[in-house]
Amino acid sequence: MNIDQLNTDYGIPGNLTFATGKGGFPMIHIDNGKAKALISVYSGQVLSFQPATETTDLMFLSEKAYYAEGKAIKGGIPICWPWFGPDPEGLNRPSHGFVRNRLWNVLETATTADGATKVILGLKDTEETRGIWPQTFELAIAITVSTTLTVELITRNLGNKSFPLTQAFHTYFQVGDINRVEVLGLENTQYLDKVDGGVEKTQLGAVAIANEVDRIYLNVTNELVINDPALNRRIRIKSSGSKSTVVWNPWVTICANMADLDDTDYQRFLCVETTNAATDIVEVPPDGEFRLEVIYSIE
Ligand SMILES: O=P(O)(O)OC[C@H]1O[C@@H](O)[C@H](O)[C@@H](O)[C@@H]1O
Repeated sequence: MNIDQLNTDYGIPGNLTFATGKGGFPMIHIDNGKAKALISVYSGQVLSFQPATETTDLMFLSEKAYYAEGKAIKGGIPICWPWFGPDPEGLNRPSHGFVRNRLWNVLETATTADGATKVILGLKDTEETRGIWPQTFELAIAITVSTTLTVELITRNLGNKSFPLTQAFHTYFQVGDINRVEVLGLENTQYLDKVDGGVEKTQLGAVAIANEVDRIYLNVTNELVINDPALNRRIRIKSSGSKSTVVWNPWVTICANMADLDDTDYQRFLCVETTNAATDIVEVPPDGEFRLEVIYSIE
């Protein structure tokens, strides 16, 4: 992708510019007075979002993240699609699908009536993607940067048969001190405990993190709040199109074994993922579309 051409076609003077970032990937820099954001065109991924009123980024982005073709970038909002977690058909295809590690296309940029900046990136099936997943599709991500951050993932089925879909906004939230963080809104909700062989359990009280946590919460209907006393902020998560939520923190050992995380990084992030996962499977009909949306605000 030619950066000058991207700026000519899609740049918004004073608000949005394209520049070559790490790994040679095209990056979108937004600074519109309401917030600053960094979006990678590779992987269709928000890497950074900070409202003008805040002193700390909403996102955690690993210092050791890979910026290389075929690898996922650790941090921000990776997109898991068209499956969440391991290959649902056991064919050894990559975990979390195949769109978080490929270059997307820039489809549109705009300033909205209320001064927000909107970016739409997209992917279509190719011979290569049909070799991995035999569906004809259009995928778009619409990212709206304002005092809040809105991300919408739109799946269109262009084929003549319905297909099942699981997916996630695999968001890495920056937190001040993992030991003091709690997630509110999941009280009395059933979850599958992946750290305990997938056993179904009931959440009692707020979610606190004191060891490895890898859970799929089911039938989630509430807005969620991450209460982070160390950073003196509350992050509100409002979603639509999702009935499940994943809460993940690798804790000491898994973190130390991940080459793209620093050994102590588990203390500085929590993934609270807006998903269609486990039994929350979406069927996308032929000629149909499905929208998964999330809005993040900081209080
Ligand atoms: O390192 P990755 O591939 O981004 O995945 C990280 C984690 O992603 C979470 O969503 C899963 O629930 C975990 O099981 C997984 O380990």
